[in-house]
Amino acid sequence: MVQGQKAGERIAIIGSGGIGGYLASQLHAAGHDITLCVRTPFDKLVITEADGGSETTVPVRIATDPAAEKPAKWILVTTKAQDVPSAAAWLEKLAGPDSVVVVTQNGIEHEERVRPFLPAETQVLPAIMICAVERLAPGHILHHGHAKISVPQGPVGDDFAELFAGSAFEINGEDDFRTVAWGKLLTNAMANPVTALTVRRGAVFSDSQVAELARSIGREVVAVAKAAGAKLSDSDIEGPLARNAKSPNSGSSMLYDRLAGRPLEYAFITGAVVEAAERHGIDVPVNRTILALLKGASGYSLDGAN
Ligand SMILES: NC(=O)C1=CN([C@@H]2O[C@H](COP(=O)(O)OP(=O)(O)OC[C@H]3O[C@@H](n4cnc5c(N)ncnc54)[C@H](OP(=O)(O)O)[C@@H]3O)[C@@H](O)[C@H]2O)C=CC1
Ligand SMILES: CC(C)(CO)C(=O)C(=O)O
Repeated sequence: MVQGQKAGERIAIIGSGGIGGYLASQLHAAGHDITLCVRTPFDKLVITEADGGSETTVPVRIATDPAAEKPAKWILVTTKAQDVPSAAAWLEKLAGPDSVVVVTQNGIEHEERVRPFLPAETQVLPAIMICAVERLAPGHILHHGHAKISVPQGPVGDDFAELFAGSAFEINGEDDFRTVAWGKLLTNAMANPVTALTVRRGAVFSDSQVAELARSIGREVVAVAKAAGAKLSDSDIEGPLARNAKSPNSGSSMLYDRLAGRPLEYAFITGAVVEAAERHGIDVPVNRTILALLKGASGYSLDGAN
């Protein structure tokens, strides 16, 4: 095991799905002491690599009772964005004045989601994940590919990057984090709803009409992103579309929730675009339509009984 300069840090990860489980495995590989704060308990954390099929069991501590926890230096919030309020009891016990809370979720406005649950002195670091992972069962994560994280440039981001020395993750400190976050939202606003609503993986983007619908979504997101100060243009739409089509077996976090009948993260993906569009006086009819469909589908199983 190669250890980073900061090996041995105590890190608490709230949420043990695709992102939480994979981050736990890589931070463990970097030599840290990991506590996974879970909602649904399980016996062991197992990571399967889609490329090659290797399977690794990761020895992490699994915590189920917030009341039993002490403050941690690093706290990674890896729940779906709408589940942050339900994690308040974890944040209350884990976050102290010296803690850094890293919000590793999709969307924008990461700090606003956690700030109401934290002491004023606690620092918050937003993190954009380029990492495709799927929770197959509690504690069993399939890594489809990619391991990159973008954070705002600065000393806290540098400290965070050091944690990952010796892991598979590449951490980038961004001087224009707003553009990076909107760029990821552009990807998500196209990929997540289309896969969740069609109940298909990346292969669905090889259909030219589906790809054209995704472009219509994307053009609206770019218009809103520009009004919000992000440096995106319509030329940024084709890259993510092509990557989706080239990963026919990789889905999206929203598709996996749809398959399992769980609530969808629509308010923080398409909803975030529609809200920002309203603030800037931009009409986004395609995204408004998609938002209504996602709301209707959210939390319903596919067995036709509801
Ligand atoms: N999957 C992916 O490829 C990517 C996902 N993202 C983003 O990362 C975030 C996480 O996504 P993902 O990992 O896929 O989501 P998952 O649904 O796989 O995992 C979320 C986890 O959070 C847990 N959780 C929810 N509420 C609580 C709580 N109160 N206390 C403790 N645990 C809780 C869930 O528990 P339970 O097991 O009980 O459901 C689940 O294990 C999202 O914002 C997503 O958009 C970003 C890039 C890629
Ligand atoms: C990019 C993508 C679609 C896969 O990593 C993602 O961010 C998600 O599944 O939410």
